[in-house]
Amino acid sequence: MMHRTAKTNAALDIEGLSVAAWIGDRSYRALDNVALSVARGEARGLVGESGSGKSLTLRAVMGLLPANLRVTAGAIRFNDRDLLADGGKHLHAIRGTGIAMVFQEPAIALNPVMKVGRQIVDGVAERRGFGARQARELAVELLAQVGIQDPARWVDAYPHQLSGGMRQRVMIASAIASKPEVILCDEPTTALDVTIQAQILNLFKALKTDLGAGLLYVTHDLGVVAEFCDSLTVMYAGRTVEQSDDLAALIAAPAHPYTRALLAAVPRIKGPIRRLRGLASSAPSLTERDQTPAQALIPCGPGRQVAPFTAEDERFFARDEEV
Ligand SMILES: Nc1ncnc2c1ncn2[C@@H]1O[C@H](COP(=O)(O)OP(=O)(O)OP(=O)(O)O)[C@@H](O)[C@H]1O
Repeated sequence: MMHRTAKTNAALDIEGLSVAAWIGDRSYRALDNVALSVARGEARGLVGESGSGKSLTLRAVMGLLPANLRVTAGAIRFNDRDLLADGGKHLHAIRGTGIAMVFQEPAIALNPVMKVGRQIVDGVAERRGFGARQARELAVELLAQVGIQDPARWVDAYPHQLSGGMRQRVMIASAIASKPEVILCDEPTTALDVTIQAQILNLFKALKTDLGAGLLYVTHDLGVVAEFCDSLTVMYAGRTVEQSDDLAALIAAPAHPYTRALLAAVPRIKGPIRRLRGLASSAPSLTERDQTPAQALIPCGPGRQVAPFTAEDERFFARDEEV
């Protein structure tokens, strides 16, 4: 079997990443042989049903796995340096500076008792040796950059004084403060109403162009993917089952039966929603999955890979339950 080769221009490259989770004395594989890359200036969508491992993949990159989860195999390279190789020392150095993360719930991720301006520039001002005035000026500048009107007024506010959309902008300001090369976004617009979602998405588009950052963008919304992403990785049951550097090519001709089921669910409302629910409940149990050997992705075109699948998988994903 051919193995996937790392993209040469990738800023972030994840190869064969497996994560085990412990619940009591039982363990299972929560991520299984995950592989994906993000280049500078690329927006890669990361999709898959709930529980497929999207957030864990991002958390593993940031070294923020819950205490009962551990990386058991694989490499996470940032600019060709393995972040797992030195016990996390290099990761510690580049977390927030080289790679930053924007979480789904800014209300939880922000510190409620710290003024937003200070939160945005805390680390970066210290690294650059800024005094209080310079730090405040930088915070105001960053707030303006993420589209907060009258930033000098908001720099001294606390998170609870801001709307949900403003809080998400503050999170983004904090993520871009040190001009990271890669930004990991975990459903950053899910908690917001539709008009604010569109504004935040436009902000991400501008960041991609202006900063030249690579974005790994987790979403459930295939409309967002179609509008914003250049490339796409599809996860199912802890694995990357299909991906392409060319979003249009993948959408035009999905190779894996799960990707086909996912895309088929978009234009039709009846049926597929039920079907996707059915998939979640009848998917192989984690213990069963743990016994299956990890299988590498197979190249199936330029910049494109798919996981091997069987006729049984094909039948499983093709079921069309009546509503
Ligand atoms: N703290 C934990 N302890 C044990 N298992 C966990 C823990 N967190 C996640 N998992 C396991 O990892 C799997 C993947 O979780 P993850 O949060 O990455 O899914 P996701 O694709 O981001 O889902 P969603 O779209 O709902 O956010 C879960 O199904 C669960 O089995």
